[in-house]
Amino acid sequence: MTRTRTLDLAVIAGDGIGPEVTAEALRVLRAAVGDEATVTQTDYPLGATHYLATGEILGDETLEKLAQHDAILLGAVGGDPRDPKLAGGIIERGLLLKLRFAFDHHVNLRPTRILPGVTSPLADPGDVDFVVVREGTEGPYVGNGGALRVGTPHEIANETSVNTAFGVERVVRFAFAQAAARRGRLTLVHKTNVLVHAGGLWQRIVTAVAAEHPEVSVDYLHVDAATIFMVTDPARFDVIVTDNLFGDILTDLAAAIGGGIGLAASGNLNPSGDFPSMFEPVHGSAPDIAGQQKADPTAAILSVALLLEQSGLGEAAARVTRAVEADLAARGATPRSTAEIGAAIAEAAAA
Ligand SMILES: NC(=O)c1ccc[n+]([C@@H]2O[C@H](COP(=O)([O-])OP(=O)(O)OC[C@H]3O[C@@H](n4cnc5c(N)ncnc54)[C@H](O)[C@@H]3O)[C@@H](O)[C@H]2O)c1
Ligand SMILES: CC(C)[C@H](C(=O)O)[C@@H](O)C(=O)O
Ligand SMILES: [Mg+2]
Repeated sequence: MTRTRTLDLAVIAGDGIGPEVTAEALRVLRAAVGDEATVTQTDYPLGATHYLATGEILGDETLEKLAQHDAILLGAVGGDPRDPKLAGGIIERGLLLKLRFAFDHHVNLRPTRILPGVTSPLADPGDVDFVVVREGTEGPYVGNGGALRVGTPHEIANETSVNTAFGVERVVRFAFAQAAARRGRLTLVHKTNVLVHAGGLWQRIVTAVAAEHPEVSVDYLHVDAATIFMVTDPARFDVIVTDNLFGDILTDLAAAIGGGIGLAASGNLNPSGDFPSMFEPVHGSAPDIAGQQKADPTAAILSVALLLEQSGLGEAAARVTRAVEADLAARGATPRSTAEIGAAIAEAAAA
């Protein structure tokens, strides 16, 4: 077959288990793409380890280089939270969030399914298949705040959530389009009974956009109640749209009910294509199991499926998903190393 297209990847393997799971994700990606595209890869050695060794977090020059790629695959970044040199979320804010903000990743897409063979902590979860559309560039994540009288008994710490009509409307429109293409159900999750300014804006925009989508039924849940239903009746959800912080918390819960954080994938999307989208497992660098080949690479591999889908390589994406499903269905009690899982899935995904 002729290679009709190219896929130029930036890879940030990062810290902890990041390099271990990313190696397997790339192995699967290359196997699944086969001759359908020429894959090129540039590795960017960014993260806590790189920062401690060089002092670089993410310079403008590196950001400009990253912007030239078709897509970014990220493993995980972040070091030991007890290390004073990494205090203040210097890597999380200065690298991960900087990438999401600079590349306008306003849609953070996080799907959950309970696949056959996977043990959910829920006894009878039903047919669970939903996506969380988490806003990615606003909310309490913007770093809008400050502290007074730090370290005194009179300290005041502010962290102000920013919600713009522009930012909310574009992510809500994306979520409605997702719902229309799926089972036609959208749930707004917020806390409109307390966060009245932000909540009011989200609610009004959802109501306005709903008028353009009579085929989508709209529901609302306060975030605290949403955590109840995610455990007692997760099959009720199709598309959840929510703000940056609620989405962060809900998607770790979603990962847990979906069989574990080692299975949860995500895409930080720039739907306009002005900048590369970035794909990463929902999990972090897991310092507790790093370097031991104990990490499950499935979340990183499913993130590759999202990357391929969003890059127009839908058949390769489907091969990855099918290979993961087959691997999960066949998983026994015998533990396998990160590389063993990757190799098995790569073999099954080969084009
Ligand atoms: N996208 C990212 O890069 C990202 C996301 C979350 C956290 N972090 C950072 O990672 C570091 C550790 O954070 P944390 O401990 O809160 O969360 P974590 O997701 O790294 O780990 C939480 C728990 O899940 C387990 N776990 C995570 N991934 C796993 C996998 N693939 N297979 C098996 N078990 C897995 C870990 O061993 C740990 O017990 C921090 O520095 C944090 O800021 C980075
Ligand atoms: C590491 C952190 C900044 C990040 C977030 O809060 O978005 C992570 O928890 C995630 O879910 O991707
Ligand atoms: Mg998180």
